[in-house]
Amino acid sequence: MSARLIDGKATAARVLAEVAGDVAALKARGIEPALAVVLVGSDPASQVYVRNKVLRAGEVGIRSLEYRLGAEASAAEVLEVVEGLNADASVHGILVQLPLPAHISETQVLQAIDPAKDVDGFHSENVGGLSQGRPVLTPCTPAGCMRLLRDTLGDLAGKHAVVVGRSNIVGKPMAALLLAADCSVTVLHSRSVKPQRLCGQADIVVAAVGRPRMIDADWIKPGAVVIDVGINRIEDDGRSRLVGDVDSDAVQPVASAITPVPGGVGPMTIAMLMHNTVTAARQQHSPSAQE
Ligand SMILES: Nc1nc2c(c(=O)[nH]1)N[C@@H](CN(C=O)c1ccc(C(=O)N[C@@H](CCC(=O)O)C(=O)O)cc1)CN2
Repeated sequence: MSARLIDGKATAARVLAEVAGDVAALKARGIEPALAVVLVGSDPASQVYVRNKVLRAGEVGIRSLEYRLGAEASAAEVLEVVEGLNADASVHGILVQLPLPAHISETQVLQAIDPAKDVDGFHSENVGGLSQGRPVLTPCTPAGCMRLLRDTLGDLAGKHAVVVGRSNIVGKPMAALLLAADCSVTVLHSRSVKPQRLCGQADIVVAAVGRPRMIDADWIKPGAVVIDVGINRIEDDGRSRLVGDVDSDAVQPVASAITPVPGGVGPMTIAMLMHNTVTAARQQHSPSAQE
């Protein structure tokens, strides 16, 4: 067996085409969806992600606003920007790029975002709603993984899914989404006992630990579908390249399908951000949202 490569770029392009249609429909009603992106500091990867978010927004017709603050900006300055955006009715989505500099509390900043504009789905109101199965704004990377899984497997009900990693951005919301799709879900983490054996029982493996090529063929049940969320830059033969949390070469002969890195989950993150921005704009202009 050799695993099918799940093409995240192609799926992201389909999502973006759907979003462009939704944006056009909103504009026909006089609503121009708008996304504000806040970047604090000069982390090179974050700068690339923010640039790509602004580019994708333009491509689908979403108006974007960029706020760049220096690495020495205070929490109060970041909060002032967020509060201004909360109060601006022409802005539908607010995103603060993570990580923030160490002297700023991510929780404090994320909690300051109006939950209705929280297109990252990180506010506790949206986190709680997700765990209760309410239709809330959902973190982009896990939402993208779900789209790839549904396109690959169809109905996920009854599948045993193992999520490796328990971060707030990926692992925990991923587990909640899989549960909402009627999977049996196991979450593995650094204190798990015999993680390999547990992972080896999974029909679906979502790897989100941030450790290059940690998961090899021994962890994977033959025929499993593997979603690799890791984006790790390593030096290989004197050259810098990106690898996932899964040893893809080793796992491909065992799995039935796997996401590549790059070109798998990564492009879906930005596509789902555009999707969330349109959802937020639609909800903010629906009659019930104004009651
Ligand atoms: N506020 C947020 N901050 C961060 C998030 C997030 O969802 N919201 N996620 C990550 C970074 N991220 C988006 O912000 C992101 C990561 C990776 C990609 C991507 O397209 N990756 C490409 C490879 C890109 C490269 O060459 O470096 C791929 O995997 O194909 C998009 C977005 C942390 N911060």
